[in-house]
Amino acid sequence: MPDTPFAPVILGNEPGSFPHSVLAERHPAIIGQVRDAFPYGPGQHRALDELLRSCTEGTIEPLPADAPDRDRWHGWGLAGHTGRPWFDAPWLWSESYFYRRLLDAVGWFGPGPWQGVDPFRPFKRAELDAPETDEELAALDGLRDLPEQERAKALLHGSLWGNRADLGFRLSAAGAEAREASPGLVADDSDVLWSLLPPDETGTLVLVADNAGRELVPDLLLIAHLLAGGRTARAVLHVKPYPYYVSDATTADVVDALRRLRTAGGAAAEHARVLWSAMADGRLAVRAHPFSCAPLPYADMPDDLRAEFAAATLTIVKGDLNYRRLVGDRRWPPTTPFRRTTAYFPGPVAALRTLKSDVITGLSAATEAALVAAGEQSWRTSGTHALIQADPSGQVHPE
Ligand SMILES: O=P(O)(O)OC[C@@]1(O)O[C@H](CO)[C@@H](O)[C@@H]1O
Repeated sequence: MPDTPFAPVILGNEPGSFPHSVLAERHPAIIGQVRDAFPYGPGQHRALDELLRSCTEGTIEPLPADAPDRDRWHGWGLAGHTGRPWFDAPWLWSESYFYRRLLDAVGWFGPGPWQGVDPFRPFKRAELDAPETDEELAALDGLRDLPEQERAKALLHGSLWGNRADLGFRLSAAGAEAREASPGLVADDSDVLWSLLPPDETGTLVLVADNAGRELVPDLLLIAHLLAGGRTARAVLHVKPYPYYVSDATTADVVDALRRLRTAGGAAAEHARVLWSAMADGRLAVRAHPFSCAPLPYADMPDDLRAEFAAATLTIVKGDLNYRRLVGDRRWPPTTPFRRTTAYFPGPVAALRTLKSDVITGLSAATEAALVAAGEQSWRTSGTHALIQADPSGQVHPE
């Protein structure tokens, strides 16, 4: 990353730290949940046992010789990490590789009858079918009579706070959903964000999605509103090419969410109609780029993705993991300007994120001091705080 003073990359090897707990506790818990959710055969159970052993007390092992994405993972640094304990690699790298190996263990990549069976689907479906989703969709009817600006703000905040609905997060943060959200945002550049989406019926919005279910639904509602109101002419929704971080959205999850909206009736169904016809005529497209599951920051994105972001009027990046990848998974001093960490990004970019890991940039000194005084360090990881940050320039910023 150009001209940034060095903030150390986050590793998972500090006992007591949040990243360490994810590797040592969350990943084994996820293996247990997936194992319980499916009637897997002996081969899959053996592979899950082996993954559990490897990720807790073993070392990073190579991909099978016939893995379809072996070369890609080599390009992403696999050879350099092979043989090292999972805890000593960059945390982002170890986590991403864990999900890749979990899919191997359950037969996702095939060949065989389990090819393409999403091990997280039951959890994602349960959330989409939950009564809370009905309530959230019914509440949409109440927005109809609001002035456009207020409706837009409500939908933006719906998409933002939808990011609390993260299934991996809930496995290790008991009661996270029930805890009160902080009323204020730790950073709020929403004026800049709206200025990048004028209602002139031009431009392309890219939304880099995070979780399926109760995050993806409000993301889709926001997109529908922006398309219908002419704040963008086109939208591109980036999802994951394979199941990842438990609840991350894939194309199948987009289909489930759209069908859920369509059958909900009321304003939700009206939004579904907008989205459905925008998909049909190409104003809304879904992309599943391989780099969306890469264990690397966006600063290392390939040229085709760079060109896509460069051509967008605005890219909105959702969620905690995407934030880590956007600014770099580093121990930034919290007052490091957001725009300094995104200077490499090829177009205007905004982040909508609830805080669920240690990385943070762009706080004022007063905000940081107040957070530390009020909540020790838990504000960073508890999901009770959120931010809207924007960098409108898409250019390298002079210091
Ligand atoms: O990206 P999301 O869904 O908002 O959050 C992902 C997350 O739950 O997973 C990572 C730890 O495994 C952290 O980045 C964060 O806690």
